[in-house]
Amino acid sequence: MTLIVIHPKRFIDRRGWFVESWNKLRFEEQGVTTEFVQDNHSYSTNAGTIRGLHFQRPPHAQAKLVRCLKGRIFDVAVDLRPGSPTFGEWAGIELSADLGNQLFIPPGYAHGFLTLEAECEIAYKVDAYYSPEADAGIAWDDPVLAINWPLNGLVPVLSDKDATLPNFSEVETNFEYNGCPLLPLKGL
Ligand SMILES: Cc1cn([C@H]2C[C@H](O)[C@@H](COP(=O)(O)OP(=O)(O)O[C@H]3O[C@@H](C)C(=O)[C@@H](O)[C@H]3O)O2)c(=O)[nH]c1=O
Repeated sequence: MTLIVIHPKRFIDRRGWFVESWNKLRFEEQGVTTEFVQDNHSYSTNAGTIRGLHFQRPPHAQAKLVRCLKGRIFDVAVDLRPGSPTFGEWAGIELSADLGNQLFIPPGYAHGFLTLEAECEIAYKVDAYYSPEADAGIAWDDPVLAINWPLNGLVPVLSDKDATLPNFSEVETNFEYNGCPLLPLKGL
């Protein structure tokens, strides 16, 4: 499995639009063969909010299917699978309520996002339950990862937890590499 961008079909009429935001069969056709068990929803007050970079360690590793319900975010995934030719590389994409696009992130990646507008709402499905013991993270501004966050003068707003996350070089990961490198983003 690799990163997949999905654009579910919108049915537009005079009232507005309708979309199947999740359909197991249709998403399977595009490579998302995941059994999701939990839906998450977060709201960020300010533009410039950064949540991440987060992951859960095996056996609680999570695949995520992320979309933006309100506003715009810059969504980032970092390959944390030792042995992958793209280990330590990142990919970023703008997800927005207007576009209705979704990003599928397989297990073995750290995930984070930057809100590009105030009052952003994000929804994401995960395929493993939240496990505080397995919860881990990497500093959003790690110099080795060198993620090009499009801050454009925004001042980052972080949780206390995210402000003290370790650097990439200090984090041990034991994810399996399944032969699918990170790039290119499939479905862009
Ligand atoms: C993620 C999560 C948090 N919580 C609780 C723990 C804490 O008290 C409160 C806020 O948690 P956090 O600060 O970790 O929330 P947040 O920083 O929004 O964490 C999320 O960030 C994005 C980038 C991800 O990829 C997610 O998987 C998740 O890690 O919610 C749950 O009860 N269940 C969950 O699944």
